[in-house]
Amino acid sequence: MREAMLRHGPLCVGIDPHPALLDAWGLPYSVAGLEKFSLTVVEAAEGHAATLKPQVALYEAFGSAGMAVLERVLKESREAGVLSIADAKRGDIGSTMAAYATAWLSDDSPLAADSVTLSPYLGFESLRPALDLARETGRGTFVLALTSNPEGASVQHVGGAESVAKTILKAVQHENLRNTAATSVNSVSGVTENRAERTSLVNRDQIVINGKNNTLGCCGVVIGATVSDALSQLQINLQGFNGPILSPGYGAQGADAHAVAEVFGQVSGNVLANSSRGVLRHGPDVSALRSAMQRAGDELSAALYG
Ligand SMILES: O=c1ccn([C@@H]2O[C@H](COP(=O)(O)O)[C@@H](O)[C@H]2O)c(=O)[nH]1
Repeated sequence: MREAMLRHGPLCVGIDPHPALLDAWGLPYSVAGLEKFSLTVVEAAEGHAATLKPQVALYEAFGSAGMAVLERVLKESREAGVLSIADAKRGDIGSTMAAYATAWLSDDSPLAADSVTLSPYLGFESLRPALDLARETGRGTFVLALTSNPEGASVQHVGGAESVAKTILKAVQHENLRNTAATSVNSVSGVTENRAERTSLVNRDQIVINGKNNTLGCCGVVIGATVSDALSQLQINLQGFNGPILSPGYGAQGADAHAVAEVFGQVSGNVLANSSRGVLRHGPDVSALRSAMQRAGDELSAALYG
């Protein structure tokens, strides 16, 4: 991941095939239109973006045929060498969670992605099957902490200085510390399994934050670029946070690159900023899409890395 970010910048391109976008691209709102739209974005992203984030809901809207398109998108992203984040926001009781984990994070699943977004509102530990499987298969997870939508505050800010969001962030930090300890133990006993072989989205990346080398764990979080001063209001200090941060809200939701840098000043090296509609509106021309990705990546790099 770090390598991909160094090469292409901190931009994550969202694949959100909204009806209005398909229409603007001159495509029918059909399975064929969905496929053409999605594969055009994958083609444009090859060599130009660190990650792609297909929005699962927009494929589900087409039923099984839409999910088949998503399978192809994930496969072609892999073949193009672009890491994928399935934005599925899954979360359920542990026994059901195991099935979600198998679907998105197991090696032989047709829907296997490099990582998946998770919703922790059935309790962080209910996510255990996905957290464990991601670690075992060299994949990653992104747990919702402070989402980019204004309604999120009504749940995530509850508790003030000991907010729900802070509890999630602490749990993720703890999870990554625990994984680091487990990896060391496994390495000592020689049980490194296949996970050490994979180039993961988030595993074992050396990253420089404020001049110090830190290892990013495989458990990340979602914090919107639109949260403004919520981190300070909730007395959340991200200094030393040990996971990747997926940050939607840049672009169409109103946050510019400076706003992203302002929110994440302390941990700018951990940030992967997502833009979906902000980039996609430049299609269907592949070179126009690439230029939009380049511009967004450049302005984010300048703001985040200085
Ligand atoms: O807090 C969150 C979590 C996820 N999202 C998703 O990201 C994209 C944003 O799309 P834009 O067009 O760049 O606004 C979309 O798929 C959301 O479901 C988010 O926005 N906020």
